[in-house]
Amino acid sequence: MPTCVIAQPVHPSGPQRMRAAGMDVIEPPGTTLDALRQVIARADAVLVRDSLPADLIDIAPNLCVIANHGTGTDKIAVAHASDLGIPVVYTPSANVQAVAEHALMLMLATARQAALADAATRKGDWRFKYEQPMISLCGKTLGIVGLGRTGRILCDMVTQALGMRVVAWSPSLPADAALPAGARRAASLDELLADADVVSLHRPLRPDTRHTLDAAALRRMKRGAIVINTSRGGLIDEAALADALRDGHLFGAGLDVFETEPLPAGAAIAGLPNAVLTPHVAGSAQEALQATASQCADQIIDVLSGRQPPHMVRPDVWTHRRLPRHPLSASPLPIDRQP
Ligand SMILES: O=C(O)C(=O)COP(=O)(O)O
Repeated sequence: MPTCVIAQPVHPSGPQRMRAAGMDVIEPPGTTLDALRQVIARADAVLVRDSLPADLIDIAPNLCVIANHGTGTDKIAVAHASDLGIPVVYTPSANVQAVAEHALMLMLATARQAALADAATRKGDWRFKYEQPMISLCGKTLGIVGLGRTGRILCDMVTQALGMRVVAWSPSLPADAALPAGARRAASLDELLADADVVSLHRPLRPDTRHTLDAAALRRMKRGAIVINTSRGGLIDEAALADALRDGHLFGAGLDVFETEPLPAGAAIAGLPNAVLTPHVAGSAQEALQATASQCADQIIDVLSGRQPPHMVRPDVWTHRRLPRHPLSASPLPIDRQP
């Protein structure tokens, strides 16, 4: 019977689907790499929400598929896995609606100082009502950096519901690609930063995208602007962001992701009242968690049954993949995946 190790908790739909397909599922007693290290040797498949470095892949001789829970695969040693013939599958659309909703929530929460308002209300401190500035978003310009699935959903939300203008920039967008209604294209990141009242990041973390917002880029933003990040912490120079929030260049920031997660004790950003922080939960709406876990499980089952899964980070690996020690007999596609 093939075994899947689930490195961090996922929606029960994932383990259920794998058990129903005839697999054994192991959930380690903890979410750390050390907990994973103790059991990964037994894995034919692994499902991860956090990192999977090369040395852990090396101690799993039967591993023949890695499922990344979500869109961003930056914490998985994809090149190493690919060299070994281990396909990495991911879920590029399962959580995009939830992430866009979270970005919108952070925009509103930052503009309306929701965390401070909540704390003041609980203390009966009505000075907040008279002393705290707030911002309305209607008529303001949202700069969307990266116009993939999530960026496009967010664009529709803010133009239709809030009456915002949108300026988008994405170096990977073909020059003739259609933009969502209400969006216009910036010729450069600098042009977007100069125009936007709110900047929201929606791009993967790679060496060439690291510190997309570095100290100079943050200073190019309008005074009093807002930064939103639901993608990856490494896209922003967090120390420079903390400086720009502290000295008032920026009005606020809404952040779901950080350069180091969990956020280290004493992190500068955690001491700033104009930052609204959430612990990497943008994709954690129940609906999104269910879709993400199910799509991971289905693709693991695909690989173990000899069927090419729909979302491989490197589809070229399929031709020289490591074959499963315990293949599953190919079952019909689940009803919700039939063409
Ligand atoms: O989709 C992504 O890139 C994510 O970061 C999802 O994170 P999660 O697996 O929901 O903790």
